Amino acid sequence: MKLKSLIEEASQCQGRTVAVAAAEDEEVIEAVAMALKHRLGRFVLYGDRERVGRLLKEKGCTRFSDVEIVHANSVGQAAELAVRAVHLNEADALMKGHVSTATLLKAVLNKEYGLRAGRVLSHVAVFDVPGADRPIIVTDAAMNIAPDLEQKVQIVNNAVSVARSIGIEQPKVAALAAVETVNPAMPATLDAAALAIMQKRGQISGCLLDGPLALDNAVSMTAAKHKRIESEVAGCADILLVPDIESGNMLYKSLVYFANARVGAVIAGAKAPIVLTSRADSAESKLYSLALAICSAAK
Ligand SMILES: CCCC(=O)SCCNC(=O)CCNC(=O)[C@H](O)C(C)(C)COP(=O)(O)OP(=O)(O)OC[C@H]1O[C@@H](n2cnc3c(N)ncnc32)[C@H](O)[C@@H]1OP(=O)(O)O
Repeated sequence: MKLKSLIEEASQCQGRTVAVAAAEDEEVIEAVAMALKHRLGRFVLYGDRERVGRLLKEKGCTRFSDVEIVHANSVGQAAELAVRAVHLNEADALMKGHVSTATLLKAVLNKEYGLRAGRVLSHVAVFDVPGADRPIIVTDAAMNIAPDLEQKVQIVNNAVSVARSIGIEQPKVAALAAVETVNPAMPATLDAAALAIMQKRGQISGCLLDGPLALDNAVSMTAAKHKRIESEVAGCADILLVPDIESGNMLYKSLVYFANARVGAVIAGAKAPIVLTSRADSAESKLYSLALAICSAAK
């Protein structure tokens, strides 16, 4: 499913509420305005009432009834209130506003009012890459810094459930490394090989997984054939599991800045999906992320 059709799909999911933490941000309100126009759901905006209200007015949102402001005295309080609302099932998804990623994630991980669900939380980004015939999912580019093997299993599980929520029933997962052969000097190749065996032995389900694969032979059939790799995943991967946050973040940003890819992303594995875009992301990208969150919350 292309990201544009995700907006249509999300608009069919009736009655979803999104809690926005520290909504006093022009790009965030722009995305909320677009979401309201597409009737994606109801938005509760936590933040400075005056500033949020002024931005809503500027973006022409005052005619919408599906938007409410809840005043917070500080960014930290806005994050806590928004997270609490999701914790209490008053909202179905959380969106990051003008608050640092670390502040919001710490609230999300809070034991008393946070959104832990006994799983690893991980970032899942869905890209429309110009020239690609399918969405490309990258994980984890933004949350887990250096995941171990067990965390990678859960990162795969989270990405598989997001893939399923957008209609990819049995996604093909490439566990990426710099090379497609096991090299004990490159720990990512060892984890990737272990993950491939785990999938074949049924310890990971709902997907096909192979690795180690280098990026070229994960996504290009020509490159895979050139290397004579016999695999159901090589050349046609849907999900790219990256070894760590640095490689993932650079892949993410390369796709956006060099390849003009469109992206929508969520944190999965929590009680509810979380939209965690960076300030540099466009309002359009934030809209796609909201649509992805609403679709994955609904399933
Ligand atoms: C791609 C575009 C967008 C971006 O570029 S975003 C920018 C890049 N991202 C970041 O800067 C965030 C990177 N991650 C982090 O900073 C940290 O890992 C993060 C998420 C803030 C957590 O840090 P800390 O609060 O220091 O966590 P900690 O390791 O001390 O653990 C505290 C408790 O939380 C738990 N935890 C941490 N990460 C988790 C996860 N992924 N899933 C589930 N639980 C998690 C951890 O187990 C610990 O629990 P407990 O207190 O021992 O029970």
